[in-house]
Amino acid sequence: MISYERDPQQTIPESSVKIIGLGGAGGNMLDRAALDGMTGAEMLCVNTDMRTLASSVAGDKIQIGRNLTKGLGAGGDPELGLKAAQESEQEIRDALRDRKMVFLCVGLGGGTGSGAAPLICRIAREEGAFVVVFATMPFSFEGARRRDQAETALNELAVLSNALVTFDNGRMGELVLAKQGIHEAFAAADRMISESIKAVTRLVVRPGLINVGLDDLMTALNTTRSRCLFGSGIATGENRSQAALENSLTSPLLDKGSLLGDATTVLVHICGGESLTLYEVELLMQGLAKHVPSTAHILFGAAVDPSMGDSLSVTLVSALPENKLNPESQSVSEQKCPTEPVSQSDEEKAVAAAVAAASLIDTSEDEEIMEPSEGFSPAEEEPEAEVEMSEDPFFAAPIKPSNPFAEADDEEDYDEAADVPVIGDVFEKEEKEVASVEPVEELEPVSDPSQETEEVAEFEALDDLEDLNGADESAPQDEVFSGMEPINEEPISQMPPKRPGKTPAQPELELDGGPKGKFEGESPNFHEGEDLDIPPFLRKRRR
Ligand SMILES: Nc1nc2c(ncn2[C@@H]2O[C@H](COP(=O)(O)OP(=O)(O)OP(=O)(O)O)[C@@H](O)[C@H]2O)c(=O)[nH]1
Repeated sequence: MISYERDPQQTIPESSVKIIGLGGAGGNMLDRAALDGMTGAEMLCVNTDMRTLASSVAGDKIQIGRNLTKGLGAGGDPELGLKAAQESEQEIRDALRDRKMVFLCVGLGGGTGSGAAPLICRIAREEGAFVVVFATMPFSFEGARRRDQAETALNELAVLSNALVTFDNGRMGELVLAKQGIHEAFAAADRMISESIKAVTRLVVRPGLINVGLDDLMTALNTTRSRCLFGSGIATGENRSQAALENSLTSPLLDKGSLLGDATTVLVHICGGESLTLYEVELLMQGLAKHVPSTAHILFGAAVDPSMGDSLSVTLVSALPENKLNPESQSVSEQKCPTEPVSQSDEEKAVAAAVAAASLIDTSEDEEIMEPSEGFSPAEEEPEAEVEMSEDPFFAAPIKPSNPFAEADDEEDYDEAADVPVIGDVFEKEEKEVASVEPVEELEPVSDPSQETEEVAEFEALDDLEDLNGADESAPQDEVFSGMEPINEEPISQMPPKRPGKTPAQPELELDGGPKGKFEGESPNFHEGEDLDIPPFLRKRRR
């Protein structure tokens, strides 16, 4: 039996949340969040580079190390980045005073971000904020120096922050088309990070029917030696609750939800417009039950927000102890996946019928954890429901070793949700329209590693990545990276699994009406002695 807590929690006022974009990459992430309509938090851009700072849309800006770098960047040197932050420490402290929650967005590997992030994190903690760091790690082809600098900073942040959410750049390739350039990959990462910041802010800021508080978030994120799992999805239309759940799970960055199979605590937050129904919440929770252990501690929150309109969003936050992490699970081609997709129509029908019968379902039979399946193909998991978007983030990182999971002693029975018959205005609105939808972006790998190595020299030549700092999605792509194509352009995740042994013979295509199919009886169409109306495979066989 899955059970979850419904105790009201303390949320925090909007003015207490600050989002910091640090360095060139952090500034771009922040701009993306602002352009995506991020509300509920103040935005602060921090950089050594005056030119980049000037172009930021953030309301507050701090130029660090004015005397030291004279308005230029830190040139890829973290020591310079640190000294710049030290020079401007008082200004940073003043900007973070009395903030309850700080999100620090940074791209690690360069000078400003890697050098200044640990100090800014420490200042925010000293000022009493709960600090969540969203950090990207450099691409492998950016070279060992940047990787080392990033890892040093990451280790410091793991100790200093409350929660550290890292974005594996290697996985960014799965978010953009093979022929797209590096700017597209960064833009895709920025969109995902923006999406996750919005979702977490929504969790703790927006008052809900069933609130999720900072303490819940900490419980979900903080555990000894663990990695943070994060997913969010949004959908509209008839099956929006299942589709939103699938969106949050089916992202390649969430390993198809398989990593949730070992989670001990999962925070779930559902948000919808006034038409959000208990029925939808019920369906979504039942779908989720297939991906988490029956013993998992589910922290549940729900909010009705009229601005959501017909959309329903779900946010999943969890932490997975490192000893449960299989390094192989980081490899897209060897993911563990549920054998049964959430969207399986029989399952949906069964659940819908049961809910329609107005009896709350004991989910115990549905709680088995899906076994990993080597033969899984994401194509099979494509939701039948029309969905609005699929930018679902997954992040993984070590978390500061504190606050072990809370015990689930005071859990309430899931079935008690039956006491709350309606969320919003439920059954009157059952004549649901299939809302207009946007197509799901096609995911393809960005590059082939062997080709990436050929790009290294050219990428290094960019050194301080000045071009990237000013990355504009509409700008022409950098020639250097536009040639990064995999040998096989088929998405890795859609490739059939390799299986040992002989491939079974393929049945022969039958043509109606004889070897020429529908052209049978027509006057022959000869070219160099061959009748082109006969399919090539038959022509070859005849030779
Ligand atoms: N997500 C994202 N990552 C980026 C972007 N630009 C660069 N990066 C990554 O972030 C790392 C650090 O780059 P920047 O943020 O430009 O560097 P910086 O911290 O400002 O440091 P300096 O340029 O040396 O002052 C790079 O090595 C890239 O891996 C971007 O626009 N978005």
